[in-house]
Amino acid sequence: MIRLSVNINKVATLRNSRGGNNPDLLQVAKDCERFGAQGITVHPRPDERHIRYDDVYALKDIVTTEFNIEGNCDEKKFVDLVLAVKPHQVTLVPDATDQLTSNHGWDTITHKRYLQDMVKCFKDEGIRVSLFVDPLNDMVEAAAETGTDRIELYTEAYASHYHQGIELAAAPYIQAAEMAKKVGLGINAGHDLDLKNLKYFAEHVPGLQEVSIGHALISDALYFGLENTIQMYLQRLGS
Ligand SMILES: CC(=O)[C@@H](O)[C@H](O)COP(=O)(O)O
Ligand SMILES: NCC(=O)COP(=O)(O)O
Repeated sequence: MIRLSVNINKVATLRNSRGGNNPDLLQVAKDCERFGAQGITVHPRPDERHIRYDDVYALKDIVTTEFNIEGNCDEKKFVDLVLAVKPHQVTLVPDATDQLTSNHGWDTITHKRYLQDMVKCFKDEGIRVSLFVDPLNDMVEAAAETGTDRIELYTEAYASHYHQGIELAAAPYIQAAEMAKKVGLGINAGHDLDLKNLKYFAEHVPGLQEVSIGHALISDALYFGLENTIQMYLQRLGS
């Protein structure tokens, strides 16, 4: 089974635009789970423009499925947050502080030593670690040497090339997943996955365990409603 973790950043963005509590982020998280999501993902950023640090503490008390916190471990505040909340999984993403959205994976060769320390810091507390990486064999191989449990394949390139040729767009991901399996890593994926591109990815990337999806899923919910939308994504994943 490939798990669907719903990224609720965009729900927080909408709430923050008016300063109140509409939509109610915690209720949306509960409803995503009630509608079939197998996990909740958040990606707090230093400017707290969407998920706020206090949201993450509040979510800890109500998420009953898998809780995945994404972010940059260069930020002490992020590391402290994760260690305090102890989610099931932390996904380390090498974002700049002012980045609009994530746009690249780790260079696991250059930053291997640093990542080894960070991975250990979270694993020592019983938190599963995933590293956000581009679908490149040498990056996947070096990721394994950091001690991480999983990688998250950055799927923006797949999503943006999908229309030009699905097989070509998926090929690097299939290769990277095969490498991950060879070196003993679990496989997650995310970024710009949507109702159109998800099925092929899920069917062809071997060993895929989890996808985290936010932007497209929340946008689709405007048209189809949250419950229908989650069911549609689960269906693409073969559930
Ligand atoms: C790591 C990743 O690809 C996602 O977490 C993405 O960065 C979502 O964050 P935003 O919702 O801030 O774009
Ligand atoms: N890790 C990817 C994620 O959480 C959601 O990315 P997107 O679907 O908002 O592009």
